[in-house]
Amino acid sequence: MKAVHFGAGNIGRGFIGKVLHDNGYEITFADVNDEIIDALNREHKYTVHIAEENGAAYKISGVKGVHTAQDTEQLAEAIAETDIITTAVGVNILPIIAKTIAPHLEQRGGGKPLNIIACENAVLATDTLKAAIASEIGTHAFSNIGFPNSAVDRIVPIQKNENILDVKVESFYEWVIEADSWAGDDKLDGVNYVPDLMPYIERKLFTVNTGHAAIAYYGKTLGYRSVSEAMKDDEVVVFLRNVLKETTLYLTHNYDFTEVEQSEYIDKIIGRFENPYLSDDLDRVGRGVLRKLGPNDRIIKPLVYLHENGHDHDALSELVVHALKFDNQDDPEQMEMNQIVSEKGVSHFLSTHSGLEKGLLEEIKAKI
Ligand SMILES: NC(=O)c1ccc[n+]([C@@H]2O[C@H](COP(=O)([O-])OP(=O)(O)OC[C@H]3O[C@@H](n4cnc5c(N)ncnc54)[C@H](O)[C@@H]3O)[C@@H](O)[C@H]2O)c1
Ligand SMILES: O=P(O)(O)OC[C@@H](O)[C@@H](O)[C@H](O)[C@H](O)CO
Repeated sequence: MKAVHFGAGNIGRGFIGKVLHDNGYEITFADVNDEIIDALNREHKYTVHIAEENGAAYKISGVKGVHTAQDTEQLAEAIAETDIITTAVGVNILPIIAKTIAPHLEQRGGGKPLNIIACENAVLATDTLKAAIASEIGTHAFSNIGFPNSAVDRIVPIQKNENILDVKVESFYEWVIEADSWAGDDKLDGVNYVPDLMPYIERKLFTVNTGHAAIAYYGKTLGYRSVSEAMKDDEVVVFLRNVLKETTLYLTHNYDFTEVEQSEYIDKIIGRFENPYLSDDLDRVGRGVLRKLGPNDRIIKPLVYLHENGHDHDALSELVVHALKFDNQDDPEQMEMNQIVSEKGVSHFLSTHSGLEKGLLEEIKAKI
């Protein structure tokens, strides 16, 4: 069995690559990073280290690399033969990946089933990828291709290791895939197939990722650099719990999770954030501030729902204020947001970018 995975970064090598390898796939990693591609083609293997006391180390072999823009023939060949295509590149890059994949899908023809799965932190990211591919080539090449949406959860920080391919990850992982959109019978072990993905992706996004954003945006204002460092401050933990209390309202109102289930889920996640064997930079966790303040993302979507339905949303409003003040000079999205805010003001930014209405805007502005 063969796989093509776009994005040989942290989650690509540290999570998706490992699951595919454990299922017996030979993996072609497609990326734009020459250093990583060269290392993959030199070593054909790497190691995944589990970040815990006496953590295990797993050898991942049978891997190679192709450059998505330069190795067109090798990529065409890999896609022609592949059983699965996965991505972990960042949701904003999906339109670029769609342009890369589309012509090769046309050439591939019908044949054996193929599944294409976007593994990004966004609601229904595979649908986004599918629509972008369709706008390139239409849908005639889609017979026998499954486009299941998915939710992926494993914390993999940015890291520098002696071998650039090796990657340190937390022991926890969860990969949930929409069962009904899967093409063929060869399902993956180690993955949870569900009939309806929405409860899982929103629970993950509005707990793990909203929680992470709360730690990053508030923790940075208090001068912390990493998640585990910020988690030692009770003020951060209290703020985090207040934020997650509010997203719990959203999740228990919209889905079948009980408050007890959600509270257990939160406790487990807080334990993951406290992991002393992982050093996860607040700048990584908060990066992409424009995306994170988008109307369907981890902060604004639950906030707007709670406001519209007359529920507590003070902590999420405060989180917007911290996000507006986040200071990460390396994040181009931060620079863009700062420029819009300085030229046109906060109200303009939050109404045009985040889609906030006057009432909520006034509440947030009163907290700045
Ligand atoms: N790191 C985590 O804890 C984590 C967990 C779950 C989900 N995710 C999601 O996974 C995705 C990737 O995150 P990451 O942490 O691995 O980021 P990363 O920066 O480590 O990896 C992204 C990779 O994509 C590559 N890339 C960029 N443009 C490309 C292109 N046009 N073609 C091919 N490759 C390209 C980059 O070179 C890089 O190697 C994001 O959507 C993120 O939200 C991350
Ligand atoms: O990847 P982002 O930028 O959407 O979010 C940052 C982190 O919250 C995220 O990468 C988590 O580590 C991950 O989603 C855990 O599964």
